[in-house]
Amino acid sequence: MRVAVGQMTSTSVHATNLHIANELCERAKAAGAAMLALPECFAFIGGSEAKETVAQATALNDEPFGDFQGLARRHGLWLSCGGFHERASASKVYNSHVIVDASGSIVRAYRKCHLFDVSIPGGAVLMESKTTVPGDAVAEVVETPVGRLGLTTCYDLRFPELFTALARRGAEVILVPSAFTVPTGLAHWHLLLRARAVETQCYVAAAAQVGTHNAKRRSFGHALAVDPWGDVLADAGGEASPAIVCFDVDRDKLATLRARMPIQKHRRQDVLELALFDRGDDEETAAARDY
Ligand SMILES: O=C(O)CNC(=O)[C@H](CS)NC(=O)CCC(=O)C(=O)O
Repeated sequence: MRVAVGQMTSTSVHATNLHIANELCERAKAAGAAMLALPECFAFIGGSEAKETVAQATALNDEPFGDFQGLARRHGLWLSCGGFHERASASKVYNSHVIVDASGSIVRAYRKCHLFDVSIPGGAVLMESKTTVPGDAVAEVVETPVGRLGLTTCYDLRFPELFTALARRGAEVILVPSAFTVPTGLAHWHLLLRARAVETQCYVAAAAQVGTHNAKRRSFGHALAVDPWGDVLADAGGEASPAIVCFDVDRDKLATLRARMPIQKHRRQDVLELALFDRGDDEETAAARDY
């Protein structure tokens, strides 16, 4: 039940990205992993032009994604293809996290719900919604040889409710394929991934983009595996070369921890359900909430 978590520096050249992904598959296989997680934008990171991202986007049943299904089949490896630009319309894409089984078949696709429209403190302004339509559903968990997977993508990491929903649906391993910025990575990456693991009592694994993609874009790296106690099991570091780190899912350990500290059972759903989303209808409260 070994998972390999990948790190790479994608560019706008599909063939190169595919070549690197193939190399990561080889390493994952050699390490005895049953699944390899690829980061957000594994297949493409364009220049600064939003048009470029939209122009190269395709349906999942088209050739570019098929190339990655071919990798899974050839290597006999499950793949988490985190953050593929799936064509949504003539002018927009979905940011889709797709699980492919070891025979190359798509078993689940999750469209990123939370879009990164942010003026980064000490960094650039990124407007994901210029190119991307948000998904509107939490994906059902996926049964795999490494356990039941919950799917998220990158900026979703800042929304613990999504992780809680996945835990309540039975997730044991939550994947967070990412292309984190350097300033937000330095400030929050390890903290958020460890927090999500502790809260959900799940393994949390985050494949990552790393290094310089083009003149305007750099990623933080540090592909990470965290266990349900919050311990960092593996960290791929910030060096800009393709890498994998591996961890083993121990379902017994998971079950013991959950039995001893049954957080899901203790959650006061009756109290929280209303307080989370149904309050603040008066103007002042709504303004404070919707800043
Ligand atoms: O646009 C694409 O091609 C793929 N999408 C991304 O790279 C996205 C949106 S720009 N990046 C993030 O969500 C970073 C989040 C982050 O860094 C944080 O939460 O701090």
